[in-house]
Amino acid sequence: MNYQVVIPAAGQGKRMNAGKNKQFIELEQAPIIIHTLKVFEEHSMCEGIILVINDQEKEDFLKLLDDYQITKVKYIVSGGSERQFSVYNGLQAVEKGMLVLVHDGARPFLSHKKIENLLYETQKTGAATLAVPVKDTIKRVVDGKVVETVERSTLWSVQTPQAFFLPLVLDAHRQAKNENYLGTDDASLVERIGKPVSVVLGDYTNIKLTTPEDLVIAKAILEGKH
Ligand SMILES: Nc1ccn([C@@H]2O[C@H](COP(=O)(O)OP(=O)(O)OP(=O)(O)O)[C@@H](O)[C@H]2O)c(=O)n1
Ligand SMILES: C[C@](O)(CO)[C@H](O)COP(=O)(O)O
Repeated sequence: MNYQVVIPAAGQGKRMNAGKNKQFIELEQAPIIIHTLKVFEEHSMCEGIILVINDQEKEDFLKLLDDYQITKVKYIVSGGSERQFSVYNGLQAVEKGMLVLVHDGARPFLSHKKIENLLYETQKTGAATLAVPVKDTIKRVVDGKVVETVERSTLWSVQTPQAFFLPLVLDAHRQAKNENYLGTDDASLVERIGKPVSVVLGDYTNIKLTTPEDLVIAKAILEGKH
């Protein structure tokens, strides 16, 4: 089943502390966003990419698309002040009738196999996300004191891509917007309108590059691929 993908890349990368949007940090001679875009450029089932960016970085992104011969970007859309608003803007550009994936620009190590597993599950339920079981013990902490050790067997760490039937995710985003609800992922917006979201096993290497130490891990992941 073919799909289009919305890639939010309009953040500021504050936690990365690189003095610029982390999408432009180079890993093995290519910026992070190029590694991410190439996953979809090289996936035959991907019919088009909607790239969501900060307007003031448009020239930089256009140059990268040209330099690295990324041809599948159909639309470049302006981002919003929060990830959710950036995704909402991107969803408006997806072609009607398409299955849509939402994937962080800052998650460059996604495999084609995992995309295909996700697509397969989404056809059954209308919404699915990649995720991995948490490995650590998780505690709820308030004012420096443990208030609860959370039962781990049902806890999963959620990744992107998340995949949806387009009308479902549009509806979920519209309702969240109308009710001023802000979630940290798109699946949670679908959950809150009472629709099921399936979970598909992701890879522990499908990390989001968030803080500086993630770059060390990223280099190790890339070395492991050679
Ligand atoms: N207003 C925003 C915020 C985030 N993102 C994108 O959403 C993805 C996941 O967000 P995150 O890792 O939090 O990135 P940043 O917002 O850039 O990081 P920070 O919160 O540290 O500033 C990234 O690809 C980021 O560019 C976006 O498109 N628009
Ligand atoms: C969507 C996400 O990647 C799922 O893990 C994540 O929640 C986005 O990151 P943020 O730091 O919450 O913006």
